[in-house]
Amino acid sequence: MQQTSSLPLPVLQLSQWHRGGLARQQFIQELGRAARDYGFFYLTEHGIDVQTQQQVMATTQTFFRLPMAAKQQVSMLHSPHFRGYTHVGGELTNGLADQREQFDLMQEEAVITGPRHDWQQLIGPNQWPTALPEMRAQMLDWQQQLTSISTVLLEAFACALQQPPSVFADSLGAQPYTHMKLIRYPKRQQAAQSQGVGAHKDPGYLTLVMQDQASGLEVAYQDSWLAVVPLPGAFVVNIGELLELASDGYLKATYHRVVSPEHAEERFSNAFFMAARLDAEVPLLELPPALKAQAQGPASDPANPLFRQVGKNVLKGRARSHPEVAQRYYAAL
Ligand SMILES: O=C(O)CCC(=O)C(=O)O
Ligand SMILES: [Fe+2]
Repeated sequence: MQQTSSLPLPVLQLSQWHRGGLARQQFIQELGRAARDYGFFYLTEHGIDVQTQQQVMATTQTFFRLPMAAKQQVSMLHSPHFRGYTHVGGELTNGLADQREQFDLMQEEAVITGPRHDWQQLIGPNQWPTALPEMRAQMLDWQQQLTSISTVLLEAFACALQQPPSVFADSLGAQPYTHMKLIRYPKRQQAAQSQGVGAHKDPGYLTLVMQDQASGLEVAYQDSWLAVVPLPGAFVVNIGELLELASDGYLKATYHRVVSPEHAEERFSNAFFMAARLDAEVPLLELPPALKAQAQGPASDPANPLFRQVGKNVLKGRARSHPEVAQRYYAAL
């Protein structure tokens, strides 16, 4: 694929949805178009203030600047629930090591004991670094805020697909599974090591990314990679596999990647993946004829099967990205 960077992605203002009436109708239309044309867009006027965003970014940076021993104290290798720290090169995409370090967290929950499905082992507590006592409350609050925005966005997606606004509500339930990832991409050392994260689709319904000022995120568009130029204050939103499944391929989970920073010293980002209840089945929406005619079924890639059962789909993604963790706790699979 060729690199191109000239095409700006659409910018949508969530305030339009909240305003209701004609503004809401316009938002739904723009969302429908952005989702179909790119599967990626910027979201502004989303209700989270710049100060909160900056604080979360600052904590992200502080975390990665901790001594390696403090980060290894919360290594994901200690967690059957795929939570915690992964060092540079410790994660694979398309079988290749990603040049990024990261910290993963989900809902704070109690472990399920007794007989259980494999994917129920995803449920459990997070790990928190003792060196940063304020991190837990801050990140869990951020998680709540992004869950709310994502829930609203899913209502808007439902409208764009000409469904009742609450069509996803049952699959979300009171506490949908969400996954947050704090990420640091170190500067590229050599051309051969430019895979910050390799080309992939995200496994949830949708993803919200807050990026800093260093570029690197790219989205597959026609036959090119389109640079997602940083837009201060905005979230980058993209469609995941569950929306592709629900819409029978009318919406596509968009391939994207991050190339390691070439000029900046490093790049930080914060990704939030909105899934559904782990025990839910993704609904198959009854699209109106005009949309249905353009739905060609979800992609069938033998290397990446999509599962309607949410827990199964999430576990597949986690195991592929973190084989060492999977080997340790899910060897039977
Ligand atoms: O760092 C980013 O901007 C995006 C990361 C990403 O695509 C992912 O972790 O799934
Ligand atoms: Fe992604």
